[in-house]
Amino acid sequence: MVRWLTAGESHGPALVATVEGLPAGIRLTSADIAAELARRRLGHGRGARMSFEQDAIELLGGLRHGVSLGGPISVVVRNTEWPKWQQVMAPDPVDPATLAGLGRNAPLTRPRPGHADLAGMQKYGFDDARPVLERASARETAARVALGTAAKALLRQAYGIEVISHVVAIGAVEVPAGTPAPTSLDTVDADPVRCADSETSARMVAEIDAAHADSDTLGGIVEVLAYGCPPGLGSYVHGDRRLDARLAAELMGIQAIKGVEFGDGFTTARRRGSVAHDEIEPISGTGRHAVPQVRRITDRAGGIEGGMTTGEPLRVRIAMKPISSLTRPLATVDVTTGEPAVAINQRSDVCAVPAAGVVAEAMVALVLAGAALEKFGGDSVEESRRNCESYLKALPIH
Ligand SMILES: Cc1cc2nc3c(=O)[nH]c(=O)nc-3n(C[C@H](O)[C@H](O)[C@H](O)COP(=O)(O)O)c2cc1C
Ligand SMILES: C=C(O[C@@H]1CC(C(=O)O)=C[C@@H](OP(=O)(O)O)[C@H]1O)C(=O)O
Repeated sequence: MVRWLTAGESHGPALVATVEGLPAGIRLTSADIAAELARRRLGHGRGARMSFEQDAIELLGGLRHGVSLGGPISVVVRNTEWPKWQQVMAPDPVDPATLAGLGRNAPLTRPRPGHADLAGMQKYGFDDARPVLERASARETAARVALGTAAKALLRQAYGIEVISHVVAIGAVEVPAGTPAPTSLDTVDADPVRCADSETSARMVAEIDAAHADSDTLGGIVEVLAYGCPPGLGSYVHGDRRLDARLAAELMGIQAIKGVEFGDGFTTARRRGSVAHDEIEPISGTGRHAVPQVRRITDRAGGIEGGMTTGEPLRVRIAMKPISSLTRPLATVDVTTGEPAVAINQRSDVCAVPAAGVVAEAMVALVLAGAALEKFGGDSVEESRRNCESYLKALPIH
């Protein structure tokens, strides 16, 4: 079983993250994790914090000389903003007189509609939104991306699976239907909004600039693709073992994600059955394992049937709502007076859809790593790779 946990606040000293259940023999370095974290900072529309804060990482356990040992992998991502916050966010008690003189420590009493502020204050009994937003913040996704790097390395090295993402909509600007999906990250990561279609990308950038000029924010849609999945990851035998259910839960767990769609999802619901499914045909000759090969003629299901991978590319989309911290703040209530007020004006991203794609890749990779290890077992990359190879060789139809 692959499981993981993160801890840490947005302006605390650091985020920490641990993943357990990955095998020995994964080649992984601090530089690999730093590269993924740098990708998460990409994207036109990110706020000022992205430009002056670095993700300072240190691997604490689970690796030796760039190879995983089979135990928990643990990583710390230091917040380089910490010196400015060390009293306000100190884990240990601080002299109240010192805190009283700090502007940064002023209670945040005007909760933002759309953020976790108000429900979080009510739930945990705070009269200040600071303790809520510190943990609700998507700063935490840096920790998940760090762990996802290990999962991606396993998927690539043991099974030849590659997980990528690209932005398909920002606000109302969408990639035209029928545009081929990218097969690598080369062009996507070079693009300012991580969009594979350069003409649409230019319009997305203009849309973000227009929202920024209007003191507004934007959401959008990201597509995640996993290439090279063998058939049979996940299962139909129980709802909670269905791979689409597991993926949806982790993708919905990303801050601001409000919808998940597999394959053609909602469009399929409007089709007749005769044009809703992916018909199967044999391919002449034999595949790499000298067994008869089949393929789906279309890609409507997104590579999942019955809660299992079909062997076709996995394709899932996530919908991100617009950022709720606006420089033109929304109406709220001041919780100290009960009077109408405008929401707190936190420094913020205008659009973080490109970054959400990198986070979504990490979550998909962690879920797929768990599903692949359940299917193939193995305490080392090599053992799991062999088991996968032998399963594929023995398939009557592949
Ligand atoms: C990569 C990323 C960056 C985000 N940046 C911001 C931000 O700068 N300001 C903000 O208000 N919300 C931001 N969010 C969204 C909030 O974290 C999120 O809306 C909040 O935690 C409430 O959760 P909910 O939207 O799922 O209800 C970001 C989300 C992601 C995934
Ligand atoms: C720090 C990150 O994202 C933050 C996510 C976030 C939120 O409310 O989710 C709010 C902003 O933080 P702040 O209010 O401190 O500027 C973002 O910058 C990050 O992604 O590393």
